[in-house]
Amino acid sequence: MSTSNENDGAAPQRITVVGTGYLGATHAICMAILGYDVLGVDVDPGKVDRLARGDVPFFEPGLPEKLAEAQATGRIRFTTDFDEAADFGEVHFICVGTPQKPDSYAADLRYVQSAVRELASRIHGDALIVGKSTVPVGTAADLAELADEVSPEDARIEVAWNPEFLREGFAVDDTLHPDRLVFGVASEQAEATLRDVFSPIVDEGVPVLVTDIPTAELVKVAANSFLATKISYINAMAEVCEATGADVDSLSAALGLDDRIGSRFLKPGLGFGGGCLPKDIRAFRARAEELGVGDAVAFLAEVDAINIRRRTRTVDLIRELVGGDLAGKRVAALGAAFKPNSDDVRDAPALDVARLLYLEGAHVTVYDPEANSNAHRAYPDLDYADSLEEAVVDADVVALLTEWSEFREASPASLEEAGAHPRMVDARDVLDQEAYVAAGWEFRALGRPAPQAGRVAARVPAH
Ligand SMILES: NC(=O)C1=CN([C@@H]2O[C@H](COP(=O)(O)OP(=O)(O)OC[C@H]3O[C@@H](n4cnc5c(N)ncnc54)[C@H](O)[C@@H]3O)[C@@H](O)[C@H]2O)C=CC1
Ligand SMILES: O=C(O)[C@H]1O[C@H](OP(=O)(O)OP(=O)(O)OC[C@H]2O[C@@H](n3ccc(=O)[nH]c3=O)[C@H](O)[C@@H]2O)[C@H](O)[C@@H](O)[C@@H]1O
Repeated sequence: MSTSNENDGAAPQRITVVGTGYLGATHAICMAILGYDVLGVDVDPGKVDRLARGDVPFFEPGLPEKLAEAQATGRIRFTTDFDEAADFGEVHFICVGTPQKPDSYAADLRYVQSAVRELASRIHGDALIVGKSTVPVGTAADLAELADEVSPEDARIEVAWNPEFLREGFAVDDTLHPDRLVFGVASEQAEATLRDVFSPIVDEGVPVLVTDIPTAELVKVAANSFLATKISYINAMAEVCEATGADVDSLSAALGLDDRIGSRFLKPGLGFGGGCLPKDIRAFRARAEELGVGDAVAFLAEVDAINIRRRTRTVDLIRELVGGDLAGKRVAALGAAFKPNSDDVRDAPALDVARLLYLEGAHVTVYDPEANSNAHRAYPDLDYADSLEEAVVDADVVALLTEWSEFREASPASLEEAGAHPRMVDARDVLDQEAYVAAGWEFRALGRPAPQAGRVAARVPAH
């Protein structure tokens, strides 16, 4: 492995990005912003039409403005046509989904396989296919073989891997100013091409790690597994706190002030969800088992289990607050997205809690500032409100499940005024417990002791 920021040669000018979802649309738009001519390719004509009209089909702060900026330069187009895509790009980025298979923990690789097959079977001359999707180690080698099998005789295709670390909600900034770039390559030429393509970012001083391809594939799943482990670690501590009357927020603050531990990703609460961390730790386990090293990452099963237990614990707290039986009780579920500043409900803990409440007979009204329509598509049986005020009308209990600032900023008085009974479960540990208790609310939070008269309230420094 080498690490340096050297760059030589002229950058390729034309780039295709295959798959224009959260990752691909962001990557395509940012590549155009960096000055490349970009063609975004997707099999979903609805998505392609919307992007072509300048309409980002999901919620991502700042991305619509960047799309408008890119379109104004005439440097970005979108298509469903693979003939055009194969002909257009000198470098082809693969950004299609790698979801969990419906019947196992493994990653479903049919979309990356199809993308490479469609592209490679139409390529003539030299081309570099660069995977950005998150894949099990060994996938790139299989895809290189597939490209070789299906491509015309005059094609010279190389495969490289450039894993992506962006976070939803910060996608543009993370793409243009990443912590690091990882280039998994099998040749100096592929390395030089990637250095050229990313030179505007590399020139800003962003570290580049050049590795072999399996290492690059693994870096990504190892990073997401570490982040998931950190969250489940603090949530495991929350379980212990609940059994002892200790306060996990104070515990987390004290741990996080140790530089060796660090405070980021140590926020206790309802746990992780989304289109990546949950499926990535499961796919990693599945791949490690295939490789005969399942024991090495067996702890990820516990990371997953701790995470899921936060959801049932939240339901327990809500049930307890309404007197032990959820049947017929009205619950205002604040939040559906897997985290604030996203409309993504894939494996969303908030929505899962709403579903579990519904299954126990509760009347659940969900409100999320951005994710209502995605949530409705996923769970049409739940009720959806158009505003926070509408969601809490007559609610027997209010549950804060995604920590949108709108919910953090609402006062206990305003919720009561809107018609809520004064019972709150704060599943994200973000509300001012003392203010709610002072206003006469019954209040429960994950990992924090129930308020008692005379108890010294924990004072946690901001982190
Ligand atoms: N969402 C995120 O923040 C990040 C995602 N990733 C990884 O990126 C990959 C994509 O994730 P998302 O963008 O979230 O998924 P997504 O589901 O939003 O987007 C995937 C897109 O690929 C398209 N697609 C499927 N098959 C295709 C084909 N054969 N040809 C062309 N397009 C095709 C789909 O229509 C869809 O628009 C996954 O491997 C994920 O783990 C990595 C880093 C960040
Ligand atoms: O592979 C991916 O797709 C991406 O997955 C995560 O990004 P993302 O899923 O957008 O969201 P995060 O900010 O990482 O949050 C993930 C989940 O963990 C939860 N979380 C996060 C931090 C924390 O301290 N506690 C906690 O419960 C969030 O509520 C959320 O549900 C990683 O942070 C990205 O680096 C990675 O590129």
